Amino acid sequence: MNGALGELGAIRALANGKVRLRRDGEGEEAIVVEDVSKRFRIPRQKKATFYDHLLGVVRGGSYTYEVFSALEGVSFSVRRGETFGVIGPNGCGKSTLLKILAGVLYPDSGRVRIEGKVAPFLELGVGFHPELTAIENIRLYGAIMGLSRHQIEGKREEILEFADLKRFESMKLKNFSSGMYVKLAFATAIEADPDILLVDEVLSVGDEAFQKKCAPKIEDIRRAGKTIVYVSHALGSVRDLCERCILLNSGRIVDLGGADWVVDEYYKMMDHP
Ligand SMILES: Nc1ncnc2c1ncn2[C@@H]1O[C@H](COP(=O)(O)OP(=O)(O)OP(=O)(O)O)[C@@H](O)[C@H]1O
Repeated sequence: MNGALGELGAIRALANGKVRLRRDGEGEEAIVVEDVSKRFRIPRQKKATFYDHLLGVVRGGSYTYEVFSALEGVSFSVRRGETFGVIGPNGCGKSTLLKILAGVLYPDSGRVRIEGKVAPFLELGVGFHPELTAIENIRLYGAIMGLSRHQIEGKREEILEFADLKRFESMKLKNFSSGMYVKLAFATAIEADPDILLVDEVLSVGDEAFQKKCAPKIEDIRRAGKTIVYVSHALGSVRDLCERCILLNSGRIVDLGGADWVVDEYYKMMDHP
């Protein structure tokens, strides 16, 4: 177990609780991303109308696609309990990466290993359904996250209160404004007691009062030793919250390191594109 301690020393350390045995599925790393690439196919021709579209098919499928590489050879790992930032200019692949971590998108190549329960909190509100009411969505999300019916009912009021949506608990999600939607999604995600929280830029959609409530909540989650992957253009909050981060540009990692340093490198990149 530990060469330097010797066998007896190692057993003593274990007995004294100074070292912990590693159980299956329990490692230093919560997330390991290895050489991940993701490509999208973008149609070359624009079909203005359905008729144009049909004509294209009848004439022998004039369909050609351009392959666009959204992520290329991306590798990094996030330690258990770490708050890890993902920054970079618009369209550099941040959300695509988060969707891959959430299991919403699959990479074309490479591997992703996640250890723990992931609560995605993305722009799409993964795990939410527009035809269901707020309460039904809370139950659905809770069930997806493996909470019992009893646990979900216990958290229901807290979620609605934090999101300030008690009055709208029986309204279908499709009638929610985007801000209301984000509030419900965030409140539900954090109450689902995740090991890993994926936070995309979406928080900025909530009003100022809600954003003020969210920042300390994220800090609480961080202090509780949870792993957070935080995608943001708000570089000040990335510096404050994250220990390390990656800078993406055109789908590739250009810098990986301490958050302060990587944010500085991003500023330099913006000054000299
Ligand atoms: N489903 C898709 N089909 C085709 N292209 C896509 C798809 N999803 C994303 N892309 C493209 O992949 C690239 C990366 O998009 P992504 O949303 O990951 O960027 P981002 O870094 O999150 O951008 P932003 O900061 O603007 O939110 C973009 O050029 C985008 O147009």
